[in-house]
Amino acid sequence: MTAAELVVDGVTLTAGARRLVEDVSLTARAGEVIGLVGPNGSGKSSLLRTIYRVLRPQTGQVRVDGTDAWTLPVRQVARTVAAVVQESGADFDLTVREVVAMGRTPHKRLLDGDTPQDAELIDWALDAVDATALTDRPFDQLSGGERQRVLIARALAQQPSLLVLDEPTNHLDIRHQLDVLGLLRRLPATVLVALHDLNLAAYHCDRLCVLDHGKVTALGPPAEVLTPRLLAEVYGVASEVTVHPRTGAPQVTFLPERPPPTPNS
Ligand SMILES: Nc1ncnc2c1ncn2[C@@H]1O[C@H](COP(=O)(O)OP(=O)(O)OP(=O)(O)O)[C@@H](O)[C@H]1O
Repeated sequence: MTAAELVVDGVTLTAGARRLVEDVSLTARAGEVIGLVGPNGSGKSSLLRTIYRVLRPQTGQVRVDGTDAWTLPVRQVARTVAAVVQESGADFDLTVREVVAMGRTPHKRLLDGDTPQDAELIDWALDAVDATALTDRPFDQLSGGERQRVLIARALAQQPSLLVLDEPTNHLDIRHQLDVLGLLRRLPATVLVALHDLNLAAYHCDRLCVLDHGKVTALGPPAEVLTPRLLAEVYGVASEVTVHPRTGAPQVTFLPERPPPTPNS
């Protein structure tokens, strides 16, 4: 498991006459954690889908360590890229351990059983998301947050070089949100993660990419990107941004008033 460089190069994705993602370019250096933020409908999930190969972009390329991900065999991509997504279907008639073990599939041949190393990785992944106690439970009986943690464990067991997550903290209580985001930073993988909570994103990500109407509006370190002006332009909210005295990360406080008009509004 070594981190891969991700290059999204001029990606445009359309559905019918609609542009979901428009000319997006973004490079994630090996080992970097990039937070994808933006309002509802700004194209975050759509962009992620072009990266984990669900929606093929009409133009542009997604390159992982220099190779166009859309030209690689599916199995090879699955050894390199893992995704934790919202619509994972997730009504498996399987135990939690069996779901996490699915993460090992791309690394094995058909009908190969779990090796001791697979078992060790599955145990590690379950422990990493605090799901060891759930091991033998039927997956479809879990709560939303428990399921989410198990799906993250499945992605971890895959040992990806690139990990793509769409709102992974959805359903999670605050402790598990902090644990999961802290874990992402420590993985030997490059991470692209869509998040709505700007303060969590600011603290846990090396850089933030702001999408608005399918386009990149800002890309850079959280302290450069999260300004009251940008938040007014993109989200239409008033805010104050300070540097947290303990963490050193930018901290956004949303204000009740309407934002002042911006030049484009
Ligand atoms: N298959 C599709 N056909 C037509 N429009 C689509 C399709 N998929 C998504 N869209 C539209 O594309 C836009 C971007 O959707 P997307 O799910 O990528 O946004 P998002 O930033 O992930 O939003 P959210 O924060 O609400 O999850 C939305 O306006 C959505 O309605």
